Amino acid sequence: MQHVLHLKDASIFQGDSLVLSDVNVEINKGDFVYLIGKTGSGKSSFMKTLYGDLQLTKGEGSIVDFDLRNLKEKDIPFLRRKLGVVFQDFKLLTDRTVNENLLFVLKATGWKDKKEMNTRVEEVLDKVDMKTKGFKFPHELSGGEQQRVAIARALLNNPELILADEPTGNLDPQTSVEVMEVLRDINKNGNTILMATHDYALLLKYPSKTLKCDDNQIFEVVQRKA
Ligand SMILES: Nc1ncnc2c1ncn2[C@@H]1O[C@H](COP(=O)(O)OP(=O)(O)OP(=O)(O)O)[C@@H](O)[C@H]1O
Repeated sequence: MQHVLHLKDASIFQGDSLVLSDVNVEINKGDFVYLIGKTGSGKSSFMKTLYGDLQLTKGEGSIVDFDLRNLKEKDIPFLRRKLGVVFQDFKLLTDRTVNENLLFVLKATGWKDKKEMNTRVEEVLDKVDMKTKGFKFPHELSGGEQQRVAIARALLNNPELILADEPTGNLDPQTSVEVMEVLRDINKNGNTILMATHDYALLLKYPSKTLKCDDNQIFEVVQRKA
């Protein structure tokens, strides 16, 4: 099995306070993994550590071949290129269209050929069923459509791992299911996904490997079939 993420005896701190300790987590290529836990239990801190927003200061950690203990400021853009990150609040640029949002990311990550860039934008929009809406501004889209665009953006550079932090947190139940279907399709096509969520309804509907943050620890939850 090929690891895309491996943490061994890791501790995660916010300043001086310990958020998670003895973290031992492995995610393999092709997995779909949920991360659950109460507010304040450390899900976001865990995610931030993985995309280089929070330094790992204790234990071992590697993600898509980057060593989290020895991650330098200059490595972070390269790490982010191998990850696709999706947030609760979409984080689209409001002053430009969907196409321009995606082209902006391609440009920032070193793409040069205009034709190739346009083709890639079409491809990722197609994957989230938003191909006909590239000319729209974010405010002209529903929340679910904006999140699908954010997922398309995360896919642009063929990430080895997608980190989704509460991707359905701002969406109604029906729209959450639609966004979840998109994430599952992407997973079926080979993308590895780690998704932090509060949404137990989604977990029940789409059971998958689940990690839980509780009491400063992360452990795997064994799901029982009803
Ligand atoms: N920037 C920060 N500086 C100091 N402490 C922080 C910071 N961010 C979070 N914390 C603390 O770290 C702990 C874990 O918070 P974290 O945001 O990781 O939890 P969470 O499980 O993601 O919660 P939520 O579901 O509300 O996002 C909390 O006690 C929180 O107060």
